[in-house]
Amino acid sequence: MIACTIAGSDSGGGAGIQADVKTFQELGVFGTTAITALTAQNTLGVHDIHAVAPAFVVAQLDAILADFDVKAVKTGMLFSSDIIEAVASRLKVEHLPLIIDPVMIAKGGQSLLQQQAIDALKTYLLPLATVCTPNIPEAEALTGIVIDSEETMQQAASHLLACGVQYVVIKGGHAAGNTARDAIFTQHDAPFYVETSRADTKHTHGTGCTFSAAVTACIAKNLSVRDAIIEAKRFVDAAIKHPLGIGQGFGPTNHFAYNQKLAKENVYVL
Ligand SMILES: Nc1ncnc2c1ncn2[C@@H]1O[C@H](COP(=O)(O)OP(=O)(O)O)[C@@H](O)[C@H]1O
Ligand SMILES: Cc1ncc(COP(=O)(O)OP(=O)(O)O)c(N)n1
Repeated sequence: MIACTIAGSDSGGGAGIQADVKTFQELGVFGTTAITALTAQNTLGVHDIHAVAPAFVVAQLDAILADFDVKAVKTGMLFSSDIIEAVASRLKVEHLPLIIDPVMIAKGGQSLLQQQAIDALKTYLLPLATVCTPNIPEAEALTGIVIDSEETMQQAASHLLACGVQYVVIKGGHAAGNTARDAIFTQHDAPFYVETSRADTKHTHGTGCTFSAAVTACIAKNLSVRDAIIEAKRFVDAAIKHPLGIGQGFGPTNHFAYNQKLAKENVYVL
């Protein structure tokens, strides 16, 4: 099975392309990559960004899609509206399952998506999305809705579904409480939730990338979208609960944990 990630490089190896490829590999999926930007980054923050020319992002995609039988594609850090438009126009002729992690701000606070690119994301890319996985601040930025209740979360999800997204996963990593609960909304079915206990840890660098890459890998392996989301939650939960403890800041998650059978905690589907 082959998947493709279109994302930025994290020199620190915890997020971005590196997290995606590690996750694909651990889930038994061959990873191909179209890099959108280079970041000089470690667990202390993003120190510099060098964007790739949109035509060269497309050249990477052309090379991959001309040769490999790609079963699912994900996007992560896309950085600019020019890259978004170029990626969307290349992907729209492929009709592949597309998982969009609308990466905007790194946990250290640095912007990974130019402000004016949010509209391009909504206009060009979200209509192609099988799954979109915003965290709460990203869902708020995409919709203009402040999420402070179940009702406002439903409103934000409805807004994204109306853009053409088939499954909206609003991740609960940034919410308060003892559980890490992600809410899944679809066009036709009732919402469902995947929930684990919340780890008291600062080693959460790359959680969103890892989760969306795991969804992508599982869809590439032909799991249903629902089962892919549940398995991805299991993968990211193991990676968070058994951190490597490396770096001086917000450390990476442990991509080895899932296959080391460290994933002992339950994922509740509600
Ligand atoms: N402290 C935590 N304990 C357990 N799960 C977490 C924790 N923080 C985040 N998660 C889970 O990690 C996944 C990524 O979520 P989140 O951290 O919100 O994404 P992002 O990196 O995009 O901000 C979600 O499934 C979320 O519930
Ligand atoms: C190159 C690159 N892409 C994405 C991110 C953001 O990763 P994410 O998993 O959303 O969360 P944090 O890493 O910010 O915790 C990134 N930092 N770098």
